Amino acid sequence: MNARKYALNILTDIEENNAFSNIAINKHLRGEKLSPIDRRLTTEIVYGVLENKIYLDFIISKLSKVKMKRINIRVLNILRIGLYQIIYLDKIPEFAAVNESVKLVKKVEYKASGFVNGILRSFLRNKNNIKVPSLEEDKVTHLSITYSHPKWMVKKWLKEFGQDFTMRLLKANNETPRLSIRTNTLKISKKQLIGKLLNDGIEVYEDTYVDEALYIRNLTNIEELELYKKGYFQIQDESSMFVAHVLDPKPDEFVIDVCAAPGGKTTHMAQLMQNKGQILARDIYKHKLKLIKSNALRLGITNIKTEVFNAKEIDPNLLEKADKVLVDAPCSGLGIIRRKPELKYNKRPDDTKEITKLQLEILMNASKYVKKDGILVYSTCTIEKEENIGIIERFMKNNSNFEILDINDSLPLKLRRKEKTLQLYPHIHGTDGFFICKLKKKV
Ligand SMILES: C[S@@+](CC[C@H](N)C(=O)[O-])C[C@H]1O[C@@H](n2cnc3c(N)ncnc32)[C@H](O)[C@@H]1O
Repeated sequence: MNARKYALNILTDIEENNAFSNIAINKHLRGEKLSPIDRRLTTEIVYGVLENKIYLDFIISKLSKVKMKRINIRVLNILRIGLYQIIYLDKIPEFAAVNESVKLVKKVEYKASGFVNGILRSFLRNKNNIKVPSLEEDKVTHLSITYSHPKWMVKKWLKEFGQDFTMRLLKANNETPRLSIRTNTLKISKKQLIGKLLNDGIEVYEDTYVDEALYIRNLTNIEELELYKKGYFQIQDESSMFVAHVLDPKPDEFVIDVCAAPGGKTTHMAQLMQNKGQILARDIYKHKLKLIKSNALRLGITNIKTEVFNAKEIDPNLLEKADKVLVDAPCSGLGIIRRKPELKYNKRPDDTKEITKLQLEILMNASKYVKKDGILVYSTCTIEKEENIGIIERFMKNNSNFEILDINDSLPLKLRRKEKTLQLYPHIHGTDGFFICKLKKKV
C-alpha cells in the first residue's frame, strides 16, 4: 500500500467516524512497514486535505456535474488528495498526481475512474478561471473558502475580533504547529537533554517562553526515540506548560486535577512538586487514566493517584481538602485547529450552550474542594470567550468567596498584559490558543 492509499483510508475514517486526525493516523500507520518518506507524505496529505477541505471542495463543485452530496466519500477523498498534491505539493509533478489518483480510484471504485480523471484534467486546464468570490464581494464566503473554515465560525470571529485579527488567525490555523517537548527535570537537566538529542542527530532549539520547554524539528516518530522511552521528556505544547507554573504546586501539597487525562499537566505538576506531596488525578474515562499511569511510569513519577470520577458530581469526602485544584476543562478545542483541523468541520455553533454548561458545572464542583486560601486554576485550549472569561464571570457571580489573582507574575515579561488572565492565540504567540485563570479562595 502506498502513502496515498493510507491517506485515503485515514481521511475516510475521520469523515465517516468523526475520528480525531492524530488518533486515526496512529491507528492506521502503527506497525505498518512504511518508509519514513511515505509516512511523512501520508501525514502531509492527511493534514493538508483537512486544512484545505472547503477550498478543495469549492473547486470540485465548480468542475463536477455530479452534486457534491452524491459523490461517494472515497471518490471525493481521492479527488481532494489529487487536487491537494497538484495545488500545494511542488515536489510532485502534476501528471503524477493525476495518474496516481486514477490508479487509486481503480482499486477502490473502478467505475469512477473516468470521473476522477476528468475532474483532475479539467482542473489543470481551467485552474486560472476558477475564482473564489472576492473579499469586497462577499467577505464571509471569501474567508471561508480561502482559509477553509466554516462560515459560522468566520462570521463569529469577524464580529468578535474584527477583520485583520480574524484573517491572521484563520491563516495561522492552517499552519503546521512547532513540536514542543517538556524536559523531565526529575530525570535530566535541559542542557543534558539538548546534548543527548543533538547526539542522536535530532534538530533541537530553544526560543521558548517556559524554562523546561524545547522545540524539535523534522521528526515524525518521536515516541519511538529511546530518549522518550527513558522518560527524559514529555510531548506537550508550550501553552499548556504555563498551567502548572500558574498553579505553582509545592512539594508538600495535596492537589486535585479533576479532568486529568492523558496527564500532560498532571505529570508537569508532579515534576514541579519534585515527585512529593500527592496529586489526585481524575477523569471520567477509565481507558484514558491508563495514559496518565503509563506517562507517570515512563517519567518516573510516583506521587499521582488516578481515579475514575465524573466531575459533574460532588465528592463529599474531599470538601475543602485540597491546597490546589486544577480544572483543565473539556472544551470546543478551537485553539488547537492546527493540530486537529477536523475540528473545523465537526463543531456546530449550538455546541457552545452544552459545553459551557458542563464547564461551569465542573468548575463550581471543583471549587468546593479548595481549602481556605487555596488556589483554583481554570484552563481550556480554546479561544472562545464564552468558554473562557465568560465562564469565569458566571462563576464569580455566585462565588464571591473567590477572587481572580493576577497571573502576570507567573508569566515571562513578553507575555504580561493588563488583564489578570492569560489568553494565547496561534497567530500572536505561535502556541495553541489557550486560556488560563487563577482564582483564590478567600473564606
Ligand atoms: C482538556 S482534556 C484534559 C487534558 C489534560 N489535563 C492534560 O493536560 O493532558 C479534558 C479531559 O476532561 C475529561 N472529561 C470530560 N468530561 C468529564 C467529566 N464529566 N468528568 C471528568 N472528566 C471529564 C476528558 O476525558 C478529557 O480527558
